[in-house]
Amino acid sequence: MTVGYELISKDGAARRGRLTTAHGTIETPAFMPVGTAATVKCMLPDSVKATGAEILLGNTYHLMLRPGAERVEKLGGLHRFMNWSGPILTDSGGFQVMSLSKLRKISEQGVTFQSHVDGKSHELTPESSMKIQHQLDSNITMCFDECTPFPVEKKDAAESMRLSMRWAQRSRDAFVDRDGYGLFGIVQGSVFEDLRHESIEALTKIGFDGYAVGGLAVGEGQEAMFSTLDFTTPSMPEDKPRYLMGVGKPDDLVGAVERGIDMFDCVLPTRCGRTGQAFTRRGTVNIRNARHAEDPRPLDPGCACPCCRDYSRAYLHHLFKTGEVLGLMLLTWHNLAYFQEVMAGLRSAIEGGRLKEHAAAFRTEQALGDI
Ligand SMILES: Nc1ccc2nc(N)nc(O)c2c1
Ligand SMILES: [Zn+2]
Repeated sequence: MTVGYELISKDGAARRGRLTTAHGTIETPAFMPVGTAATVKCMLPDSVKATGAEILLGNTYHLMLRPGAERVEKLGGLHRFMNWSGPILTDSGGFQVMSLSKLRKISEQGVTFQSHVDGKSHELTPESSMKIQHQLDSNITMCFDECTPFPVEKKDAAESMRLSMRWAQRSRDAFVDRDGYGLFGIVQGSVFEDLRHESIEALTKIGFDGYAVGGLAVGEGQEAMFSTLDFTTPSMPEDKPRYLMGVGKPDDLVGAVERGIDMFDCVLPTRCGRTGQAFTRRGTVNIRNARHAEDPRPLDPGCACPCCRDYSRAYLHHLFKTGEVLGLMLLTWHNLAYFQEVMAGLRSAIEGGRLKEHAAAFRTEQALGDI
């Protein structure tokens, strides 16, 4: 069996499941911390594990540029290289090429681009992306696709989606099947219902171990994202995991789980942890704000992470005002722990058939705002 998915229980459109890979299982709904350059920034792997995360995300684009997929392979693969023994999912590179590199050229063959690091030119195709993700020893490989930009004319969205579907077939053909390793297709079609359905049909005909919703979290806003999910997830295979790429804030996670999404990845908890923005059950807190300068209380008294357990807001404020690295570490740890707590709450609410009440209570508490 490649990557196995077990649907344990449902609550409306929401699902409680379990993914099994060669490097361990993942309880879903799940949030994947982003480990772009083979590290979850500011965190030791054991600390990431302590937050409750079971699976990490890596990036083909960054790792092919530095240190190179061949080198990671020679050193035993990404798990060994970064000392993460759990499952790893890697994105296929197309999205990052478009958002990071210079002088990109897209053709039927693939994309050519100049590295944002040293300006050297590179090519990514469905075949080379599959090879790189194999060299990294990724448990879940993502198809090579084009993330359709937003806003977009419908005819351009159709053209972009159809290119991604042809690349999905080539990705499937080039993927090396191994027990405990899987390949996920990526649904495109922007915010257009018929295009999303055409994409799902094309991907299910090819057959994948999971299906991602791509082309969202690209500036469309939460309302358009949720309405797109409303007509997309119900048509996705019920017996395979659904992964919403690049999402999101805590309330995005809750709303998307209510709409049938099982997996997420987002840079927010780690990136905001480094800029002093904390996510808490009562909304966000900017620890650099002067109001925290003498506040002896923890960031979130309801949180059991080391940041909230052992340090005051005043101390965190001091660390950020002085640019001390410990501040970045503590707030990153807290944010990741909070995101995992949101997911654990959703998993148990679905199991208990009380997701509606749980989501309502979540939103009420978020709206209270920090005191
Ligand atoms: N918002 C996002 C984030 C990552 C993505 N990665 C791929 N491969 N495709 C997309 O459409 C993405 C969208
Ligand atoms: Zn905390």
